[in-house]
Amino acid sequence: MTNDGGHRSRDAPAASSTPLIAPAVLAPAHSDLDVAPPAADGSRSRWHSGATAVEFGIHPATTNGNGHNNGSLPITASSTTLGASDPCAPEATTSGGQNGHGRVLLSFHDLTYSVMVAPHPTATNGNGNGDQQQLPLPATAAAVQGSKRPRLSIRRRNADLVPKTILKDITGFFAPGRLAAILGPSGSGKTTLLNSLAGLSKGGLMHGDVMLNGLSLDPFELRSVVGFVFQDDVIMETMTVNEALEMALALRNPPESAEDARRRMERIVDLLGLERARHTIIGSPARKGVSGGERKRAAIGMELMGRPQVLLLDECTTGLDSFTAFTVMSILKKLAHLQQKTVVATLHQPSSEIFEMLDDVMILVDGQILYHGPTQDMVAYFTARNFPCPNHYNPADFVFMSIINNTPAHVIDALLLDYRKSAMPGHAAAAAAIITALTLEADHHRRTMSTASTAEPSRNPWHAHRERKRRRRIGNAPLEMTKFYPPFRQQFAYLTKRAWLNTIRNKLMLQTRLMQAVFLGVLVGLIFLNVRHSSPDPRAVAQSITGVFFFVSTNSFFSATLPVLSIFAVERHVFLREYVSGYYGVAAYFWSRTLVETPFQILYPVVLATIAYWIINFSSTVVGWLVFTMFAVLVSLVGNAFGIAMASLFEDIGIALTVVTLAILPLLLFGGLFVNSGTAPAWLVWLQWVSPIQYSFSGLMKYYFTDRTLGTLDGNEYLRQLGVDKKLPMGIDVILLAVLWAVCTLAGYFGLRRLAHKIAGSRPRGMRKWFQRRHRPVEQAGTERDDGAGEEDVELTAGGNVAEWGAPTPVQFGRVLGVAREHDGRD
Ligand SMILES: Nc1ncnc2c1ncn2[C@@H]1O[C@H](COP(=O)(O)OP(=O)(O)OP(=O)(O)O)[C@@H](O)[C@H]1O
Repeated sequence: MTNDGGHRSRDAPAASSTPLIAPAVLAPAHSDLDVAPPAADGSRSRWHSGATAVEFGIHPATTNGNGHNNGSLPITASSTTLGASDPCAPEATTSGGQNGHGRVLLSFHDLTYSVMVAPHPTATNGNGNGDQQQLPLPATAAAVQGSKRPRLSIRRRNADLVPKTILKDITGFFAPGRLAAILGPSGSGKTTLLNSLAGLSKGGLMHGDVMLNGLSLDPFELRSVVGFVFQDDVIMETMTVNEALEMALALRNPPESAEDARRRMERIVDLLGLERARHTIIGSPARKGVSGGERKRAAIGMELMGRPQVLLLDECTTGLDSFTAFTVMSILKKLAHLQQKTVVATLHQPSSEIFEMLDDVMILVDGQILYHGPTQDMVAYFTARNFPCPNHYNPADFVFMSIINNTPAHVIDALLLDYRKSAMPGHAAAAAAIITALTLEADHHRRTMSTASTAEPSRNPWHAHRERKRRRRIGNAPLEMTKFYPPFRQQFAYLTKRAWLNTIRNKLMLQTRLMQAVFLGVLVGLIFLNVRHSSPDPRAVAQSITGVFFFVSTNSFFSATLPVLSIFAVERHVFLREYVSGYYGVAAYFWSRTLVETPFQILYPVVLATIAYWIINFSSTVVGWLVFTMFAVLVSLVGNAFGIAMASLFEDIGIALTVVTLAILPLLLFGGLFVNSGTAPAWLVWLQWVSPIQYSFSGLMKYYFTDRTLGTLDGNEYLRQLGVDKKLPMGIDVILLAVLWAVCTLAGYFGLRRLAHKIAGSRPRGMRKWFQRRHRPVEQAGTERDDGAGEEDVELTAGGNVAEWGAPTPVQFGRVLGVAREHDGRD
C-alpha cells in the first residue's frame, strides 16, 4: 500500500488484501491546496524543533494494536501546516482561533440507531419484524456502552410498532485535514449516520459512542462543537448573503473589533467565492434570489463563522449542476486542507472529478459499512475481493452499479461481513494513535501559546475574559467548545433588527394588509353611512350600530389570526433551523418578533377603525373614536397572539389551521350577538368568557348605549334585551381583553419553546457551564480549579506543567484504547 499521499493510479495492482482502513496520510503532503504558510510567529518551525513531530500516516498493520507505534511506523516530521493560522480567525490570539492546534478526530464506535416503525405486512419471522432487528441492541454496543444511559429513548405509544435498525454497529473515524464522504444508495443510512455524528438524530434509540478526540460526547455536546450544513438551506429569504453571514458572525462569536469582524467576513466571502452574490437576497421560490450554489455556499459560510473544527454536510451537492457541485466540493477540500478541519459530506453518486477529490470514503449499504478508508485504496480493496474496476471508469459508479446493485444479496452480505471482521478492529487502534498524536500536538501548542499569550494579552477586556475562560475550559482535553452562545441581550438586539428589516422588506405583505384595512374601513363606512340618520326607526338604527360593532370586532380578530398562521408557518421553519443550529434561544426570538410585530398589529385596526368611524358618524367625538379604535386594536392583538399560539402549539400547521377553523364557530356564536347569554345552555355559557369578540362587542355596546336614548329607544333596555351584562363596566372588558392577549402570548411562547425542545432537544442554553463541568480534567475533578481566584494564571503560567496541561488523561484515551484492546483480544 502506498503511503505517499499522492494519487496512485487506479490501474495499479492491488497492493494487498490487508484491510485498508486507516487514513494513509492525514494531511496530504503536497496538495496544491495546501498552501498555507507557516504561522507568522514561527510556530511551525518551533513545532518542528520540538520533541515530537506528528505525521498521521498510520496504518493498522503498522500499529501494535493499542494505538502505539511499534517502531516501524514512519512517524516523521510533519509536512502538514501544523502552525498554519486559521483563515477564519481574526488573529491568533483571539478566542476560538484554532491556530492549527484545534484539530479534531471524529470517531464513532458500535453506533447503532433504531426507530420504531409499523410492521411490514409481509413480515415472516413471527414477530412481525421482517428483516428488522430486535431490541435490545447488539452485545458489543451494549458492552461498550456499559452502564451508560441510552442517549435517546423511544416512546412506545403504539404497542404494535416494531424496531427497525437503521445503523448497525458502525465503527470508524474521520480525521482532521481530510475531506471525507459518506456514500451509499438511497435509504442506506447516510443522513442518519451524519445526524448521529452531529447530535441531531431524534425519535430513535442510539447506542454506541461518538467521540471527538477520544471524548465520548452526548448529542448536546456534539452540537456545540460540530458545524452542520443541512441539505435544505433554510435561510431567511429577505436577508442578503452578507446579512446572513453577519448574523452568524454576530451570534456565533464573542464581540470583536469592527476591523477584526470585517477582515473575517472578507476572508470567508473570498474563500467561498461569494463576492458577486454578497448583496443579493437569499430569496425563495416566489422571490428570485441567489442561485442554488450560492445559497449552499452561504449556508457553509454561516457555519464557518462559528469556526467549527468539524464540519458535516448533508447532501451538499444535491440539486446543483456538476460544475457548481465541483466548486462546492473544492471549497470543502480547501477547508479541510488549509484549515485542518474534519470535513464529512454525504453524497449521492459523485462524479469522477468529485470522487478523485475525496481523501476518504465510507460506503454504506443497509446501515453497514461496505468500505471505509482512503479513496485511493478503494479500488484495490475491491479488486482484492474479485471486483476489479475497469480502467477509466468512475470507481463510485462501479461500486454502485456493479457491486451494490448488480450483485446477489448473499455476496453483499459476505462483503459486509468481511469488512466488519477484517477491517473494523484496526479502526480503533488507528484512531487511538491519531489521538495520541493530536494530544501531543495540543500539548506542544499550549506550551508555546502560554509564552506567546503572556507576551501579548488581548486588549479588549471582553475578549480577554472570554479567552481566559476558554483556555481554562480546554484544560487537559484536546477539545474545545467552538460555538459561542451570545448573551440574551445581544441575541435580542440582533433579532429585533432583523425582524424589523424582514417586516419592512416584505413590502407586498405590508401594502396588502394596509390596503385590506383601508378597503374594509371604507366598505363598512359606506354600508353604514351616516347611520344615526339612516332610518326614522330607532330600532333599525340601533340594529345597524350593533352590526358595526360586531363586524369590527369579528373582522379585527380574524384578519389578525388567519394571516399570521400562514406567515408564521414559514417563519417557524427558519426559526427552528436556526435554533437547532444554536444561533439563539426561543425567548430572544419570540420576544423580539413580538416587539416588532406589535406596532403593525396596532396600525391595521387603527386604519380600519378610523376610516369606518368617521364615515359612519356614530357620535363624531374624539373620545368615541378612541374607544372604538381601542377595542379594534385590542381584539386584533388577541387575534394575532391566538394565531401564533396555535402555530406554536401544533407541530403540524395543517392541524393548527383546522383547530382555528373549529374555534371560529364558538367564538362567533358566543361573541354576544347571536346567542343571548340568558338563553344559552348553562354548560356552554362559559364560552362567552373566553371569546375576545364578546368582550370587544360588549365593551363597545356598553360605551354607546349605556344611559343613552336613541329616539324612543332606551339604551339600557336595549342592552338588557341583547343580554349584554351591564354589571361589568367597560373597563373590565378592556382588562379581560388584555388578559386574553397576555394568556395567548404566553401560550405562544411556551408552545414555541416546547416545539423547539421537541425538535432540537432541551438544554439548548447554559451549555457551556454544563459542558465545562462534565469535562473537567479527570485528575482535577476533585479540586475545584474552576472556582475562585487564580483563574487568570492557569494558562498564562510560563512553562506550565506539561503533565498537568498536556499529557493525555486515561479517560481521554481509555475509551479508544479500550476499544483497541477489546478488538485485540487483550485486556
Ligand atoms: N425516524 C425514522 N422513522 C422511520 N424510519 C426512518 C427514520 N429515520 C430514517 N428512517 C429510515 O431509515 C432509512 C435510512 O434513512 P436515511 O435518511 O438515513 O437514508 P439516506 O441514505 O440518507 O437516504 P437518501 O440518500 O435517500 O437521503 C430509510 O429507509 C428511512 O426511511
